[in-house]
Amino acid sequence: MDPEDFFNPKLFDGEVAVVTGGASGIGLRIARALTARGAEVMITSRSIERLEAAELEIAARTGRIVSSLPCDVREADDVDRLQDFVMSRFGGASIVVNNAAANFFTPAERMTRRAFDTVVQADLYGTFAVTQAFVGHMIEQRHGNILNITIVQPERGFPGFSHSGAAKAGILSLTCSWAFEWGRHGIRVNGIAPGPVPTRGVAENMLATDSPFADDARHVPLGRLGTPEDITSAALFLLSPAASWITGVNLVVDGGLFLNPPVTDS
Ligand SMILES: CCCCCCC/C=C/C(=O)SCCNC(=O)CCNC(=O)[C@H](O)C(C)(C)COP(=O)(O)OP(=O)(O)OC[C@H]1O[C@@H](n2cnc3c(N)ncnc32)[C@H](O)[C@@H]1OP(=O)(O)O
Ligand SMILES: NC(=O)C1=CN([C@@H]2O[C@H](COP(=O)(O)OP(=O)(O)OC[C@H]3O[C@@H](n4cnc5c(N)ncnc54)[C@H](OP(=O)(O)O)[C@@H]3O)[C@@H](O)[C@H]2O)C=CC1
Repeated sequence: MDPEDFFNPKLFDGEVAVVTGGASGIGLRIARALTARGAEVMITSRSIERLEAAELEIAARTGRIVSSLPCDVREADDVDRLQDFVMSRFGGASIVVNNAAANFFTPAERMTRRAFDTVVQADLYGTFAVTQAFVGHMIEQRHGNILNITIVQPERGFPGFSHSGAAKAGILSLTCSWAFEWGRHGIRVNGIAPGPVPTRGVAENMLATDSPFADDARHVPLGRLGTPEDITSAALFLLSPAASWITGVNLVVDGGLFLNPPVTDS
């Protein structure tokens, strides 16, 4: 049985969800699962081609239509356009999934300022800007759910990927600050920290180089790499009323890998 089948098909009826980076990998699977369970879903990413392909896939799998808009979350004007589009089409969003991210292997001494900026802008600034675009409406409605896709224990660093580690640690801090600030407005803010999930993004941007990470299940106590479905089940739980007294957590979904993380040598 698909783990997602445990979730009621009407679980997200009446909700409007924005999923950044929703055209591929983990974001696409979360967008599809929310659509299948009743939410109106808006997916964004930079590539129109990938967005169109994702729209077709979600329609074929769920029989429902998603909306999409190209949006580079590093660009304030793009985020403003996304906000205008969602406000005029749906009146606001009740769920934001901050999933868009950039990553590539670069030893810190060789990392250019622009490379650092590229990743931090996509991950940390993008999470801040997209959330801020929709949280005002959530506060008015006294209802909202924000889910940030992070990594495991970013505060311990991410050797070879220090830009990504710093950005994800910043996102974890935002998760905690926002959970505290907005809890009284009926808004929950949580994170999910995936273990290794071999998506296109990982293959193209992380394994394609001489990265210290290997696409290797041997270190994982549960004996396999993760799938987008594994992360999606956790997302559906955290976004659902079953998690109504959970806020400010960074839920690790990694098959037990980080109980004893493999040593990386950058
Ligand atoms: C199975 C093992 C898993 C282990 C755990 C995994 C944990 C985390 C995983 C993830 O986050 S996966 C998500 C990965 N997905 C993506 O990265 C998708 C989007 N990424 C991209 O499209 C590119 O990576 C990009 C580089 C961010 C594209 O952005 P943009 O087009 O704006 O960048 P550029 O103009 O090409 O480059 C900007 C800047 O960065 C330098 N740079 C780019 N790539 C590299 C590289 N591979 N190595 C070193 N430096 C790189 C580039 O040179 C530019 O800097 P300057 O040269 O101008 O100074
Ligand atoms: N897969 C893994 O092993 C792990 C993943 N994660 C996290 O999970 C999330 C999803 O990763 P995954 O599915 O593997 O990666 P993918 O690369 O497959 O997906 C990332 C998505 O983000 C979009 N994106 C990238 N940059 C931007 C930008 N500047 N503006 C808007 N959209 C952007 C990409 O689309 P486009 O190129 O069209 O813009 C793409 O759809 C990320 O936050 C990642 O850091 C964390 C730990 C492990």
